Amino acid sequence: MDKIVINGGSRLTGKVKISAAKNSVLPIIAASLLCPCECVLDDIPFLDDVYVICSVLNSLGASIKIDEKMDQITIKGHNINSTEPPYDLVRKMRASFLVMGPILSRFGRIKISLPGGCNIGTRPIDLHLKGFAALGADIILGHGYVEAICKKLKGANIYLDFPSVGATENIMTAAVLADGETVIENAAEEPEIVDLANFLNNMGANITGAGTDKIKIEGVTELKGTRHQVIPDRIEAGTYMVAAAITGGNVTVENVIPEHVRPIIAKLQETGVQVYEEQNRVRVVSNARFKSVDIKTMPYPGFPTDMQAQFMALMSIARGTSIITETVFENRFMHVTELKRMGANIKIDGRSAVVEGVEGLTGAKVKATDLRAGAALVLGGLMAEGKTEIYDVHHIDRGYVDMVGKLKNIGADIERISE
Ligand SMILES: CC(=O)N[C@H]1[C@@H](OP(=O)(O)OP(=O)(O)OC[C@H]2O[C@@H](n3ccc(=O)[nH]c3=O)[C@H](O)[C@@H]2O)O[C@H](CO)[C@@H](O)[C@@H]1O
Ligand SMILES: C=C(OP(=O)(O)O)C(=O)O
Repeated sequence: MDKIVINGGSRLTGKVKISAAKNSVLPIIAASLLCPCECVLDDIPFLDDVYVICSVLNSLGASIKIDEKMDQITIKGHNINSTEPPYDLVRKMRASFLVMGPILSRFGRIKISLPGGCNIGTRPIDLHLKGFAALGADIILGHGYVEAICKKLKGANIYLDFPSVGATENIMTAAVLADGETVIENAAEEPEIVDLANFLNNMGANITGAGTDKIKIEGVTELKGTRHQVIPDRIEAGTYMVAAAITGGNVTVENVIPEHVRPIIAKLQETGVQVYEEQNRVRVVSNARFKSVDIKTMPYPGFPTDMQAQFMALMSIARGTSIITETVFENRFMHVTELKRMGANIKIDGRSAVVEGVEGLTGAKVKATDLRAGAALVLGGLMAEGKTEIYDVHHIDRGYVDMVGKLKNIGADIERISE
């Protein structure tokens, strides 16, 4: 088991390059199952989750070539011989469920274990299943599995009760090979949805409206292979922007699409931190004196839930009181207990956390309970007085490429230690 050890107090300066987006690459790898031809994906972030989704595809018979030197993955779905992804892989990662749309639409059936809840909430899949049912699939639930069967999916109008990212992606990938037109209303508008739609359109799909709340998919009879470069990870970028802010640093975050991090830029500016936007990068300059702001997580283009924990670390040492409201996941405050160990003053009141800024945090032994909770503890450790030891860092490996190396390069006193 590895741990991360940080001696806090270093001011971060320099440049950090952002990797491609986890939340884009996972659905895109899953969507490669839609055709028998070769799909080449460039600039792959080699995260634990990426290896898991590749193993899922592999278990179904897809051929996967991973080239870590070239940051490239080549997928060929010509030999698919199973429509039942194994339980042991699916339970490792919720995003495994994203193979459901492609497999169902191409092979007319899939049996997959229910993904279940995780540390941040119960995370049901009812919206995914309603979508598949509207497209004409029979859904059978039992013994912890969901089975979907259809002859040929048929286009339909689907209204999502909530703009779920995963449901929008799964319905989109199911609908591209369906007969006729599908319209998804109240669709998720996240940049990762647009990236997936661009990938699918390059394969020959006919999707319009991605990035708005109404997506139209005109079914096509077949798709072809393609080559695709995944968009930069806006959450990784936001995390390094907060790292610069919290340490009173001056950091240029490179390989960013500024429009994708606009809600993060706006909130940082509201705290008094300076943020300069350039074409593909964002510079964050902070004098470590910032004021509290209130935050409410919302679907894109609102403030991202995946940045809530990191902002809570920042607000822990801001001047004043901040109210942080989590509207997307019902249980995404696991980091509060750990930040409190470091001296933060936070009270949870239902779906809100009231954060009274303190003068500073103090190093402590803490554990990452989920991916972004782990990132928040790293951020806390960067500014805390003394030594912070973070355990259960496998959560962090799900979503950050070489976080320790990248932070070290911009001046952090941080090590990863194998125990
Ligand atoms: C791999 C990936 O891209 N993960 C992201 C994706 O997760 P994911 O796609 O799982 O998130 P969703 O947008 O689906 O979930 C948002 C909310 O909708 C609820 N819901 C969802 C589906 C459903 O069928 N029924 C239902 O009630 C969820 O429980 C949650 O409360 O979007 C989240 C919200 O931006 C991000 O935090 C995750 O990082
Ligand atoms: C919640 C997250 O991811 P996932 O949906 O893969 O659990 C995240 O990236 O913060």
